[in-house]
Amino acid sequence: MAIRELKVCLLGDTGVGKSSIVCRFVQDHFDHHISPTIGASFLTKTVPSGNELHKFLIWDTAGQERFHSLAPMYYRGSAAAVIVYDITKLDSFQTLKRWVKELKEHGPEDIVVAIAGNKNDLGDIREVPMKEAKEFADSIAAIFIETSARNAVNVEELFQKISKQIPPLENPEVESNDSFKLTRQPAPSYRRCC
Ligand SMILES: Nc1nc2c(ncn2[C@@H]2O[C@H](COP(=O)(O)OP(=O)(O)OP(=O)(O)O)[C@@H](O)[C@H]2O)c(=O)[nH]1
Repeated sequence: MAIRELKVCLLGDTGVGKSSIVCRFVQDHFDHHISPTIGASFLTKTVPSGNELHKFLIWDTAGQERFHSLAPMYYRGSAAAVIVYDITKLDSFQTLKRWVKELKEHGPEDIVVAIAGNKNDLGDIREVPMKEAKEFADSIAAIFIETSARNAVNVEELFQKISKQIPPLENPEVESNDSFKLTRQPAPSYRRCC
């Protein structure tokens, strides 16, 4: 079975749960006291997708404003971007819209964009209506899903949806050369979680 390496970056405001989503996906673990990402962290996970194996090379970026200038390093060359907001924080949805704009202007042309409304276990204090977020995602032809890293809701599904959106390989040998390039990423400035 052909293995494809797919670079995926997570973007979004600080504290929305990017690292927690990655930890849940890669290690099926949730840490209530997870510390903020400094720079970015890198993890991988391989999942079956049709006749292929998709090896996700996941770059979890820091949401803190002072790290925003580093983001292009992580979304450049990405097959997909997961932009995360916190359903209980309206501000995080505005930040998401800014990331969408930035990706549109400076991101790879064919990047798959997935919008994840995280912390859906906190629906009783929701500030972002699901309908509004879904309509926004539809308007930019993005994947939309609400997740809970805490309760392991829809995290696998998020990455499955991304997998499905990646067109199957026509020439696996060409891809394996590309994959080599994709693995040669700059070292993260800090690695944490999982
Ligand atoms: N209730 C709930 N809390 C969550 C969920 N996901 C993350 N959290 C909590 O939200 C806080 C921030 O989570 P992180 O995963 O560090 O968020 P982040 O987006 O990576 O933050 P930065 O690294 O600063 O960009 C932590 O206290 C997590 O435990 C969730 O699905 N539900």
